[in-house]
Amino acid sequence: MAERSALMEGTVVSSHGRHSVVETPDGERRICHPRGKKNQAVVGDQVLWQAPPPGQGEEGTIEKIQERRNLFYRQDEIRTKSFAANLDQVLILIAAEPVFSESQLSRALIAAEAAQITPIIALNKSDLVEPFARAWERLVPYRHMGGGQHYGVLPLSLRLSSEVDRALLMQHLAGKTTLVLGPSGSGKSTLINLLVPGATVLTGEISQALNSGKHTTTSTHWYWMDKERTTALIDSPGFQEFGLHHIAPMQLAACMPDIAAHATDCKFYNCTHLHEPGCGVIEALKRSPLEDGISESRYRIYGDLFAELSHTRY
Ligand SMILES: Nc1nc2c(ncn2[C@@H]2O[C@H](COP(=O)(O)OP(=O)(O)OP(=O)(O)O)[C@@H](O)[C@H]2O)c(=O)[nH]1
Ligand SMILES: [Zn+2]
Repeated sequence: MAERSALMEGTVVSSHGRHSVVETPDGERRICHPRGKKNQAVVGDQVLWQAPPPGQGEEGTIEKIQERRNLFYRQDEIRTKSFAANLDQVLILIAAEPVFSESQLSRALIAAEAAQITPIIALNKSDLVEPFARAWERLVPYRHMGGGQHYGVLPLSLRLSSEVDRALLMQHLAGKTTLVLGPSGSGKSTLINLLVPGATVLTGEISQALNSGKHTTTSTHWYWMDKERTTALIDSPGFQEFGLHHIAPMQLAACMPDIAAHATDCKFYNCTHLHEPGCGVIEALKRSPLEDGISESRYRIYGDLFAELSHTRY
């Protein structure tokens, strides 16, 4: 019987359906399969893995997934999609064009709050002056949330002021592990390639090696931004249809800082903030987000989500 080799530590740096790529503490990358049938490891997971017995190829097995500090995921009625684990931050990249969906932005922010991961919003394409001004205006509630302390909103022009933007982004990313999300066309590939030169070429090669070339765009990848391996970016698709079915309707207000700030002023402790008399949230709708109020659009998103999460609970 072949002797089992020792368990080794590693970090999951990409996942391709049945395969994962695991990076060892000294930076070596190995393709691994899960021990069981289902691959439950996600990018960012700390795992214990085992090399194959001599003569049985190169591919290791993942034996254990260590306890996670957090898990960023979305959940629709049928499926759960995990983006990544053990994150410091989520960077949500939107752009002046195409016009972003505020509901989608809010959903991603709520998922981050629910997982206790710090979100950062970046608005790209500041060179498109008028569309940018409109988008910047739409972001007023986000820029001023919590007296401007809650969410940073970074203006970017990735294609034109790349060096300036790189320096600005580095102030926020250095030393951390950040998941980058964004709708199609916002400039996510431009951002990743700016911060990790050659990233997409590398991704293509790995995917090809794993014979999953055609799925290149559906997998999640971890990139190091520095030789010392202290700053990491995770690129993940799937910003669309951001289901929040893992969040209970009564938990929603706590995940929306502008609403949460007034939810303690309500007459009823179990106020839904939808129709109750003496509701602090409804009262705050009278004031603008610049004066610690709640914007109509944010309140509408809250109401829509509350209904959506209430209808489908079983
Ligand atoms: N005007 C302007 N265009 C930009 C800027 N940054 C990126 N773009 C353009 O926006 C388009 C989309 O950029 P990508 O980086 O491919 O966007 P993506 O988010 O990866 O999009 P998908 O590949 O569809 O997911 C490209 O044509 C870029 O050249 C910018 O700062 N200003
Ligand atoms: Zn209320």
